[in-house]
Amino acid sequence: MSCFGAGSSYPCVTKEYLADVERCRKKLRGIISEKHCAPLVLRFLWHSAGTYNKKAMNGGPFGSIRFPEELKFEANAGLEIAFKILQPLKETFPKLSYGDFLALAGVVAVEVTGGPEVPFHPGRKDAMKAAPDGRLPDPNKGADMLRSVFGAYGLSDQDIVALSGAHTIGRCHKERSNFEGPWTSNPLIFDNSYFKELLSSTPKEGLLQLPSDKCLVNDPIFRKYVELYAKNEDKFFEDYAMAHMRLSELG
Ligand code: HEM
Repeated sequence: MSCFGAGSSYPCVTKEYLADVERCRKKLRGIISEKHCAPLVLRFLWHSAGTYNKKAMNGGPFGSIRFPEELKFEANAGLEIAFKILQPLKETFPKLSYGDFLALAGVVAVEVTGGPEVPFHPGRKDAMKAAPDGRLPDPNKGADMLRSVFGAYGLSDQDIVALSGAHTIGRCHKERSNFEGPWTSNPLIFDNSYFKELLSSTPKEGLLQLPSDKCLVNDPIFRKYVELYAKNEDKFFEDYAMAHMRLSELG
Protein backbone atom coordinates (compact mmCIF):
# COMPACT_ATOMS: atom_id res chain seq x y z
CA MET A 1 0.00 0.00 0.00
CA SER A 2 1.13 3.56 -0.70
CA CYS A 3 -0.22 6.65 1.04
CA PHE A 4 -0.02 10.26 -0.10
CA GLY A 5 -0.32 13.08 2.40
CA ALA A 6 0.59 16.20 0.38
CA GLY A 7 -2.44 18.36 -0.22
CA SER A 8 -4.93 15.55 0.15
CA SER A 9 -6.31 13.05 2.60
CA TYR A 10 -6.97 10.31 0.08
CA PRO A 11 -7.04 6.72 1.20
CA CYS A 12 -4.01 4.52 0.50
CA VAL A 13 -3.83 2.69 -2.83
CA THR A 14 -2.24 -0.67 -3.58
CA LYS A 15 0.97 -1.33 -5.53
CA GLU A 16 -1.15 -2.80 -8.33
CA TYR A 17 -3.22 0.40 -8.48
CA LEU A 18 -0.02 2.46 -8.74
CA ALA A 19 1.27 0.21 -11.54
CA ASP A 20 -2.01 0.85 -13.41
CA VAL A 21 -1.55 4.60 -12.88
CA GLU A 22 1.88 4.45 -14.54
CA ARG A 23 0.62 2.29 -17.43
CA CYS A 24 -2.32 4.62 -17.93
CA ARG A 25 -0.07 7.70 -17.83
CA LYS A 26 1.91 6.33 -20.79
CA LYS A 27 -1.25 5.56 -22.78
CA LEU A 28 -2.61 9.04 -22.06
CA ARG A 29 0.63 10.57 -23.36
CA GLY A 30 0.12 8.69 -26.63
CA ILE A 31 -3.57 9.50 -27.12
CA ILE A 32 -3.41 13.15 -26.09
CA SER A 33 -0.38 13.77 -28.33
CA GLU A 34 -1.86 11.90 -31.28
CA LYS A 35 -5.24 13.68 -31.09
CA HIS A 36 -3.74 17.12 -30.29
CA CYS A 37 -6.41 17.43 -27.63
CA ALA A 38 -4.34 18.57 -24.61
CA PRO A 39 -6.28 21.88 -24.23
CA LEU A 40 -9.67 20.16 -24.35
CA VAL A 41 -8.53 17.50 -21.87
CA LEU A 42 -7.16 20.14 -19.49
CA ARG A 43 -10.49 22.00 -19.65
CA PHE A 44 -12.26 18.66 -18.98
CA LEU A 45 -10.30 18.14 -15.77
CA TRP A 46 -10.85 21.75 -14.71
CA HIS A 47 -14.61 21.65 -15.28
CA SER A 48 -14.85 18.41 -13.31
CA ALA A 49 -12.99 19.92 -10.34
CA GLY A 50 -14.59 23.37 -10.63
CA THR A 51 -17.98 22.19 -9.37
CA TYR A 52 -16.54 22.01 -5.86
CA ASN A 53 -18.03 24.14 -3.09
CA LYS A 54 -16.18 24.20 0.22
CA LYS A 55 -19.19 25.33 2.27
CA ALA A 56 -21.65 22.86 0.75
CA MET A 57 -18.94 20.17 0.83
CA ASN A 58 -19.96 18.69 -2.50
CA GLY A 59 -18.95 18.69 -6.17
CA GLY A 60 -15.25 18.50 -7.08
CA PRO A 61 -12.81 16.23 -8.93
CA PHE A 62 -14.58 12.97 -8.17
CA GLY A 63 -15.50 11.94 -11.70
CA SER A 64 -19.12 13.09 -11.59
CA ILE A 65 -18.64 14.75 -15.00
CA ARG A 66 -18.92 11.24 -16.51
CA PHE A 67 -22.68 11.42 -15.87
CA PRO A 68 -24.56 12.67 -18.97
CA GLU A 69 -26.58 15.09 -16.80
CA GLU A 70 -23.39 16.96 -15.80
CA LEU A 71 -21.63 16.63 -19.16
CA LYS A 72 -24.63 18.43 -20.69
CA PHE A 73 -24.30 21.55 -18.49
CA GLU A 74 -24.09 24.62 -20.75
CA ALA A 75 -20.62 25.43 -19.34
CA ASN A 76 -19.42 21.99 -20.46
CA ALA A 77 -20.21 22.43 -24.17
CA GLY A 78 -17.59 20.58 -26.23
CA LEU A 79 -16.38 18.39 -23.38
CA GLU A 80 -18.39 15.42 -24.68
CA ILE A 81 -15.64 15.23 -27.36
CA ALA A 82 -12.98 14.78 -24.67
CA PHE A 83 -15.17 12.18 -22.95
CA LYS A 84 -15.52 10.21 -26.20
CA ILE A 85 -11.77 10.33 -26.87
CA LEU A 86 -10.82 9.19 -23.36
CA GLN A 87 -13.59 6.70 -22.59
CA PRO A 88 -12.16 3.70 -24.55
CA LEU A 89 -8.87 4.09 -22.63
CA LYS A 90 -10.68 4.43 -19.29
CA GLU A 91 -12.45 1.16 -19.99
CA THR A 92 -9.10 -0.62 -20.22
CA PHE A 93 -8.31 0.58 -16.67
CA PRO A 94 -11.48 -0.39 -14.78
CA LYS A 95 -9.74 -0.30 -11.38
CA LEU A 96 -8.82 3.40 -11.62
CA SER A 97 -11.47 5.76 -10.30
CA TYR A 98 -12.80 8.17 -12.93
CA GLY A 99 -11.61 11.04 -10.72
CA ASP A 100 -8.03 9.72 -10.65
CA PHE A 101 -8.12 8.97 -14.38
CA LEU A 102 -9.19 12.52 -15.20
CA ALA A 103 -6.70 14.10 -12.78
CA LEU A 104 -3.94 12.05 -14.43
CA ALA A 105 -5.15 13.14 -17.89
CA GLY A 106 -4.92 16.79 -16.74
CA VAL A 107 -1.34 16.28 -15.55
CA VAL A 108 -0.41 14.65 -18.89
CA ALA A 109 -2.10 17.45 -20.90
CA VAL A 110 0.18 20.02 -19.24
CA GLU A 111 3.24 17.78 -19.59
CA VAL A 112 2.88 16.97 -23.32
CA THR A 113 2.50 20.65 -24.24
CA GLY A 114 5.78 21.46 -22.47
CA GLY A 115 4.38 22.73 -19.18
CA PRO A 116 5.52 21.99 -15.63
CA GLU A 117 5.38 18.64 -13.91
CA VAL A 118 2.22 18.68 -11.79
CA PRO A 119 2.27 16.32 -8.79
CA PHE A 120 -0.33 13.56 -8.97
CA HIS A 121 -1.77 11.81 -5.92
CA PRO A 122 -4.18 8.92 -6.50
CA GLY A 123 -7.00 7.80 -4.22
CA ARG A 124 -10.08 9.81 -5.27
CA LYS A 125 -13.30 7.96 -4.64
CA ASP A 126 -15.90 8.48 -7.37
CA ALA A 127 -19.11 10.42 -6.77
CA MET A 128 -22.22 8.48 -7.65
CA LYS A 129 -24.27 11.39 -8.98
CA ALA A 130 -23.86 14.59 -11.01
CA ALA A 131 -22.52 17.72 -9.26
CA PRO A 132 -24.72 20.84 -8.93
CA ASP A 133 -24.79 23.14 -11.97
CA GLY A 134 -23.90 26.84 -12.01
CA ARG A 135 -20.60 26.83 -10.11
CA LEU A 136 -18.13 27.48 -12.96
CA PRO A 137 -16.95 31.04 -13.72
CA ASP A 138 -18.75 33.31 -16.20
CA PRO A 139 -16.30 34.45 -18.92
CA ASN A 140 -18.24 37.70 -19.37
CA LYS A 141 -17.54 38.86 -15.82
CA GLY A 142 -14.54 40.25 -13.94
CA ALA A 143 -12.53 40.21 -10.72
CA ASP A 144 -15.42 40.05 -8.21
CA MET A 145 -16.87 37.00 -9.96
CA LEU A 146 -13.45 35.29 -10.06
CA ARG A 147 -12.86 35.90 -6.35
CA SER A 148 -16.33 34.65 -5.50
CA VAL A 149 -16.01 31.45 -7.61
CA PHE A 150 -12.42 30.55 -6.65
CA GLY A 151 -13.03 31.69 -3.07
CA ALA A 152 -15.79 29.07 -2.85
CA TYR A 153 -13.12 26.48 -3.71
CA GLY A 154 -10.83 27.87 -1.01
CA LEU A 155 -8.28 29.13 -3.59
CA SER A 156 -6.33 32.43 -3.48
CA ASP A 157 -5.82 35.45 -5.77
CA GLN A 158 -2.45 34.02 -6.77
CA ASP A 159 -4.08 30.66 -7.63
CA ILE A 160 -6.61 32.51 -9.83
CA VAL A 161 -3.89 34.19 -11.88
CA ALA A 162 -1.66 31.11 -12.11
CA LEU A 163 -4.57 28.87 -13.15
CA SER A 164 -5.83 31.41 -15.70
CA GLY A 165 -2.41 30.87 -17.30
CA ALA A 166 -3.82 27.55 -18.57
CA HIS A 167 -5.33 29.70 -21.35
CA THR A 168 -1.81 29.78 -22.77
CA ILE A 169 -2.99 26.61 -24.55
CA GLY A 170 -6.16 26.07 -26.52
CA ARG A 171 -8.80 28.31 -27.95
CA CYS A 172 -12.42 29.41 -27.77
CA HIS A 173 -14.96 27.94 -30.17
CA LYS A 174 -17.95 30.08 -31.21
CA GLU A 175 -20.35 27.13 -31.09
CA ARG A 176 -19.27 26.17 -27.54
CA SER A 177 -18.81 29.46 -25.68
CA ASN A 178 -19.80 32.15 -28.18
CA PHE A 179 -16.15 33.34 -28.19
CA GLU A 180 -13.72 32.56 -30.98
CA GLY A 181 -9.95 32.28 -31.20
CA PRO A 182 -6.81 31.42 -29.22
CA TRP A 183 -5.14 33.51 -26.51
CA THR A 184 -1.64 33.09 -27.95
CA SER A 185 -0.03 32.45 -31.33
CA ASN A 186 1.28 29.04 -30.15
CA PRO A 187 -1.83 27.41 -28.60
CA LEU A 188 -0.32 23.93 -28.34
CA ILE A 189 2.69 25.09 -26.31
CA PHE A 190 2.40 25.58 -22.56
CA ASP A 191 4.54 28.65 -21.79
CA ASN A 192 4.07 32.13 -20.28
CA SER A 193 2.98 33.81 -23.53
CA TYR A 194 -0.62 34.21 -22.20
CA PHE A 195 0.69 36.72 -19.65
CA LYS A 196 2.86 38.53 -22.21
CA GLU A 197 -0.16 38.90 -24.50
CA LEU A 198 -2.32 40.17 -21.62
CA LEU A 199 0.16 42.98 -20.98
CA SER A 200 0.25 44.16 -24.61
CA SER A 201 -2.29 46.97 -24.84
CA THR A 202 -4.32 45.53 -27.74
CA PRO A 203 -4.52 41.80 -28.56
CA LYS A 204 -2.64 40.82 -31.75
CA GLU A 205 -4.82 40.15 -34.79
CA GLY A 206 -6.65 36.83 -34.44
CA LEU A 207 -5.97 36.53 -30.71
CA LEU A 208 -8.60 36.91 -28.02
CA GLN A 209 -8.96 37.96 -24.39
CA LEU A 210 -12.11 37.14 -22.43
CA PRO A 211 -13.48 39.77 -20.02
CA SER A 212 -12.39 37.35 -17.24
CA ASP A 213 -8.83 37.40 -18.65
CA LYS A 214 -8.73 41.19 -19.12
CA CYS A 215 -9.70 41.82 -15.51
CA LEU A 216 -6.39 40.24 -14.45
CA VAL A 217 -4.51 43.29 -15.75
CA ASN A 218 -7.00 45.84 -14.47
CA ASP A 219 -7.13 44.60 -10.86
CA PRO A 220 -3.96 45.80 -9.05
CA ILE A 221 -3.53 42.61 -6.99
CA PHE A 222 -4.02 40.27 -9.94
CA ARG A 223 -1.80 42.47 -12.14
CA LYS A 224 1.19 42.05 -9.82
CA TYR A 225 1.13 38.29 -10.58
CA VAL A 226 0.50 38.82 -14.32
CA GLU A 227 3.64 41.00 -14.49
CA LEU A 228 5.64 38.50 -12.46
CA TYR A 229 4.63 35.53 -14.63
CA ALA A 230 5.19 37.47 -17.90
CA LYS A 231 8.76 38.18 -16.74
CA ASN A 232 9.56 34.89 -15.07
CA GLU A 233 8.34 31.68 -16.70
CA ASP A 234 10.01 29.47 -14.08
CA LYS A 235 7.98 31.18 -11.34
CA PHE A 236 4.79 30.75 -13.40
CA PHE A 237 5.52 27.04 -13.87
CA GLU A 238 6.25 26.59 -10.16
CA ASP A 239 3.05 28.38 -9.03
CA TYR A 240 0.92 26.83 -11.77
CA ALA A 241 1.99 23.30 -10.80
CA MET A 242 0.98 23.89 -7.16
CA ALA A 243 -2.31 25.65 -8.06
CA HIS A 244 -3.21 22.89 -10.56
CA MET A 245 -2.49 20.26 -7.92
CA ARG A 246 -4.73 22.09 -5.40
CA LEU A 247 -7.48 22.37 -8.04
CA SER A 248 -7.27 18.65 -8.81
CA GLU A 249 -7.42 17.82 -5.09
CA LEU A 250 -10.33 20.03 -3.99
CA GLY A 251 -12.58 18.38 -1.47
C1 HEM B 1 -10.73 31.93 -14.53
C2 HEM B 1 -11.92 31.60 -15.00
C3 HEM B 1 -12.10 30.92 -16.33
C4 HEM B 1 -12.99 31.24 -17.29
C5 HEM B 1 -14.04 32.31 -17.19
C6 HEM B 1 -12.75 30.36 -18.41
C7 HEM B 1 -13.46 30.37 -19.59
C8 HEM B 1 -13.14 29.66 -20.72
C9 HEM B 1 -13.84 29.72 -21.97
C10 HEM B 1 -15.05 30.60 -22.28
C11 HEM B 1 -13.22 28.88 -22.83
C12 HEM B 1 -13.58 28.60 -24.28
C13 HEM B 1 -14.31 27.27 -24.44
C14 HEM B 1 -14.57 27.00 -25.90
O1 HEM B 1 -15.21 27.83 -26.55
O2 HEM B 1 -14.13 25.95 -26.39
C15 HEM B 1 -12.12 28.28 -22.13
C16 HEM B 1 -11.25 27.40 -22.68
C17 HEM B 1 -10.23 26.82 -21.98
N1 HEM B 1 -10.01 26.90 -20.63
FE1 HEM B 1 -10.81 28.24 -19.39
N2 HEM B 1 -11.73 29.53 -18.11
C18 HEM B 1 -11.29 29.82 -16.84
C19 HEM B 1 -10.31 29.16 -16.13
C20 HEM B 1 -9.62 28.08 -16.58
C21 HEM B 1 -8.79 27.23 -15.77
C22 HEM B 1 -8.61 27.36 -14.26
C23 HEM B 1 -8.25 26.29 -16.60
C24 HEM B 1 -7.33 25.15 -16.28
C25 HEM B 1 -6.53 25.11 -15.23
C26 HEM B 1 -8.75 26.57 -17.94
C27 HEM B 1 -8.41 25.88 -19.07
C28 HEM B 1 -8.93 26.12 -20.33
C29 HEM B 1 -8.39 25.53 -21.55
C30 HEM B 1 -7.15 24.67 -21.65
C31 HEM B 1 -9.22 25.97 -22.60
C32 HEM B 1 -9.09 25.64 -24.08
C33 HEM B 1 -10.00 24.49 -24.46
C34 HEM B 1 -9.92 24.12 -25.92
O3 HEM B 1 -9.01 24.56 -26.63
O4 HEM B 1 -10.77 23.35 -26.37
N3 HEM B 1 -9.60 27.64 -17.87
N4 HEM B 1 -12.10 28.77 -20.84
